[in-house]
Amino acid sequence: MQQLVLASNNAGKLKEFSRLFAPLAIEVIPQGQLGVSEAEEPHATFVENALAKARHAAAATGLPALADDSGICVPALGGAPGVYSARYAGEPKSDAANNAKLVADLAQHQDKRAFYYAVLVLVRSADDPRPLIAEGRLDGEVIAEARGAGGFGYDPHFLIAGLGKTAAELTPEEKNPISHRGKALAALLAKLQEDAL
Ligand SMILES: O=c1nc[nH]c2c1ncn2[C@H]1C[C@H](O)[C@@H](COP(=O)(O)OP(=O)(O)OP(=O)(O)O)O1
Ligand SMILES: [Mg+2]
Repeated sequence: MQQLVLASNNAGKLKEFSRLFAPLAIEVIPQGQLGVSEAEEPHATFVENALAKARHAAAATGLPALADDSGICVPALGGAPGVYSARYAGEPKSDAANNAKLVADLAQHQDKRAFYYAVLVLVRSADDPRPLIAEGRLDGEVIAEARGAGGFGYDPHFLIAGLGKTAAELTPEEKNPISHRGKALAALLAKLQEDAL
């Protein structure tokens, strides 16, 4: 595999993936660069939404496609925002509004624990009968005060367990190896290598 379309329109994810793929002999092309429209994400599970996004991009381009469906899950909120993380505060999508709603929703809760979760799906073609699927998780807690200028999404309010820093206080070199996305990609690449044997 030499070329891969990245089935995402999220600038933060695209930045992280371009760095993660930099050492590899795979050219990753954001779907926006190929004129692919945004896919619907109607499903109740991360894996179904990731598969829908990957298939959509593969069908539109004829290239293998990689999709990431991810979010922040808060046990005290019954797992919310979960698959609805991107539109938690409604449309149009806004990181600032999502963070404000999450902090407000947690104000009355003692238990601020949260985790990031990502599912990656790679399809070699739109009708690939054996999509490659991998997941990753990063534990932490939600804090009311934003800290840090890096990252994207919920990062300024996501204090990483055992680190005393938010995800927005990490450099990309620090975040990628420990993140839900970085761990999922490492697992996916291991599967891809096995699959090629
Ligand atoms: O490392 C992360 N650091 C901070 N926030 C994060 C992270 N990873 C996911 N998130 C948040 C962003 C968004 O609110 C939701 C993903 O939603 P999700 O539908 O997978 O992505 P999206 O709609 O932004 O772009 P796309 O579907 O085109 O890939 O979780
Ligand atoms: Mg999305």
